[in-house]
Amino acid sequence: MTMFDAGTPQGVQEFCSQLEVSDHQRKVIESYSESVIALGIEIWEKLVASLGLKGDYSIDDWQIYLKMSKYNFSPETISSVGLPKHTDVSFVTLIDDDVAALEVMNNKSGEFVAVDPLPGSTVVLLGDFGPAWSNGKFSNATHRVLCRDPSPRVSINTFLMGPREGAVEAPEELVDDQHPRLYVPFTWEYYRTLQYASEDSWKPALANVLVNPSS
Ligand SMILES: O=C(O)CCC(=O)C(=O)O
Ligand SMILES: [Fe+2]
Repeated sequence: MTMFDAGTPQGVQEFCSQLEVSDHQRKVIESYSESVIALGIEIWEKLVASLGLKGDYSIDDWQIYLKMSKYNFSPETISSVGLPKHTDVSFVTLIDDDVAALEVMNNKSGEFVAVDPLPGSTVVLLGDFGPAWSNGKFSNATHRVLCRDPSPRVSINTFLMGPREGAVEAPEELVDDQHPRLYVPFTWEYYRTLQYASEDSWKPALANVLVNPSS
């Protein structure tokens, strides 16, 4: 597994230098990072528009991580868990993969639904900052990786994390007497620390950032 800061040209360069990639590979990584971030921005703008928001919610200053994972799936690993059920520490996650294994939970039934790779398409999931920032209007997507196909699998996850410096905080436009603020403002780094420090690090830490934990 390798992870790097894809939001700045320096982050991409450092990653390429560390891995000593060829010029061609460097170009592929640069071009992939640029396109996936452009797609992420487009999706973010659609999410903001879907809430009817008027303010400026540009994500130019956001932290963005890109993670590449290889799963050594084989006939011996069929039905084994590649990654346990979880939600992401992110606003939005974009996933490109090459072998069927990703499953997303239907929040109503609790059943997992296979989300198999489709050439030319990218999977988009909302992480824990979706519900926090939208004041409960968006849901986070519970997902897992399960070996269903006995072939080695590569997946690339791009995590739009949130403002590099500022807080993840529902805008005033989404808070009123009928819709009181549900989550305290937090930075993505604070939330990530909370998530990994918790007893079950696969369970969302959202319950620990509620304004009113008893409700
Ligand atoms: O490999 C995948 O498709 C998903 C990985 C994932 O859910 C994660 O890294 O958070
Ligand atoms: Fe995930």
